[in-house]
Amino acid sequence: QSGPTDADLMNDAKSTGDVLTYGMGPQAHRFSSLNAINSSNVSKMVPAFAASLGGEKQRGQEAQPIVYDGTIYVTGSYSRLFAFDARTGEEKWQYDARLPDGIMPCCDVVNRGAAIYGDKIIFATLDARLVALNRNTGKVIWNKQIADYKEGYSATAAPLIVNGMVITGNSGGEFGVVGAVDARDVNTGELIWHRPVIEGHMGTLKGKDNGITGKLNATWQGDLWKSGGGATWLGGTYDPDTNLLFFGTGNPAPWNSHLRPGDNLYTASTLAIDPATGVIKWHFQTTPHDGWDFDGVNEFIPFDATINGKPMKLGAKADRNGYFFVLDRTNGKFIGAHKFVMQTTWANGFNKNGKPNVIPEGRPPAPGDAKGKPVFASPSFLGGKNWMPMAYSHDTGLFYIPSNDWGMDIWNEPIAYKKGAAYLGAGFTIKSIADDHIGALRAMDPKTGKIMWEYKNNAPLWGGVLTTGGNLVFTGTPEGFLKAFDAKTGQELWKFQTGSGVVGSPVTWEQDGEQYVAVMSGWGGAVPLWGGEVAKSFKDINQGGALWVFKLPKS
Ligand SMILES: O=C(O)c1cc(C(=O)O)c2c(n1)C(=O)C(=O)c1cc(C(=O)O)[nH]c1-2
Repeated sequence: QSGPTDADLMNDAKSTGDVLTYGMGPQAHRFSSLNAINSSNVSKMVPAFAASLGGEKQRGQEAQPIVYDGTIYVTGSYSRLFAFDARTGEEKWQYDARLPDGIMPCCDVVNRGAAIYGDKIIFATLDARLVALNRNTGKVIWNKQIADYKEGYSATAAPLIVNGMVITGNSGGEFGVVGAVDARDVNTGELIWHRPVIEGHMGTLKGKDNGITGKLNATWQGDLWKSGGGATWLGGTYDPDTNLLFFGTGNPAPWNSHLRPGDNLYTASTLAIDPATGVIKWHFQTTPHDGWDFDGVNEFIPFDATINGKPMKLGAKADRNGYFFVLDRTNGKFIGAHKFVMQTTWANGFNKNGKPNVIPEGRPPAPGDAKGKPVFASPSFLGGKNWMPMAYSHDTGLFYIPSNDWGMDIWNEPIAYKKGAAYLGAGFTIKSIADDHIGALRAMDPKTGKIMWEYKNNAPLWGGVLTTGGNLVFTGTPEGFLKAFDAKTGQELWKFQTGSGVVGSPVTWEQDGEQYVAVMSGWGGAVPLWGGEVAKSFKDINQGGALWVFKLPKS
């Protein structure tokens, strides 16, 4: 059965009539050249339709829609997938994964989107499985286990498809799992390669051993690498230019860093992986010996720019630790790190070798036998930026970062590893640090590290960003709005109240000669669950679950 091919997926950033990949192109620039909706007319934009996900189970709707051949595919909370008619909003079919009672997602029952290929639409479920459905009927074609949910594994990210392989990460960093990247045959779901990301673990290729990750016990002591964390829970990007996959890795386990001396590779890092073999080509660790759950899964976005007169193949990552990293994407060499939040208490910049200038008092101390002494740390563990993807404009050359300014009291506690149980050894309370905002959408010049404009939002920003050839930047707010800003100045140009918090990622495409914008609405994710004092301030935001689609009125 026909449908999107590998070539179509690689061309997604240029094809304006559909949205085939998470990130709107394998490099995940989230940029569309479409300009029918632009900074001079966006104020007139109106809803075309809304479609409800229904059900009693609402919670966070973090999905990015996929749009193909007159259908919009969205995933919903609790591992659901919906196909809606892209012209009328009528539901074509719905698939509900039957989830076992014992699933252990750390941070809400979310899903960030599906992947499309040929006759299939594929998504990951909270019980750490990968399901391929027929995109016309919603019937299951294959269904494979990524990992054992009873050990604390889950899955929330959108799969990435490259060269006929569906490539996934895993979730479970709070349970002492082992982060890994897997490649499967998209037609059968059979495993091709498996790459654990914690040093000491063996990778496989076509069922055979394919080399240990890193060097056993180089940066971990004893057996701690066996439950080292580093979940690859946000999935990855792919760069056709260098033929590399880029995956971020999450926090080391447990959070209490005194229990695992060393850098703990490859946690809190960006990895470049060979898609043919699953071999790691280079790594860059953004938070060595992480003691704050700064994680490091944030998306790594390939881009090209001229630095000091030299044209370079670069990549950028706005890290949870509050720094925006620019690396040479051919070899992982450090180019620069720029602070993009109000405050970083754990480090004061990076040296020219890409190592943080660590502030020792910023690390929560060892606990002894009981609760340790708290320290105030900023950013909070939910990060200067969490999972919500930034966008890169080909017109302005700026990255638009959905960021948050907040801190936390954090302390360490004793903990021992137990399979399938939370493995933190730390406690925390998140707090505001500014009177007028937590969220801040920031326009970052990657060449200079300068913030060209910012938009401040009362609640933490928790949705993805889209930028367009119409000089626009779109993002949602927990207060319920989808908003449009002038990409050059940051001026707010339009907003629409969707009825619940917007924590999805907006997309745009062209259909029947008109430009459309779509976004999911439905408040949830980690903030209401883990946000401490901040969660209390925003406890009145209502839940929801709807796809909203917008366009200009017909003139
Ligand atoms: O370590 C992990 O495995 C893991 C997984 C996830 C997830 O899968 O959603 C999150 C986190 N960590 C995490 O630290 C975090 O702050 C977070 C926020 C969210 C969210 O969707 O709002 N998920 C996750």
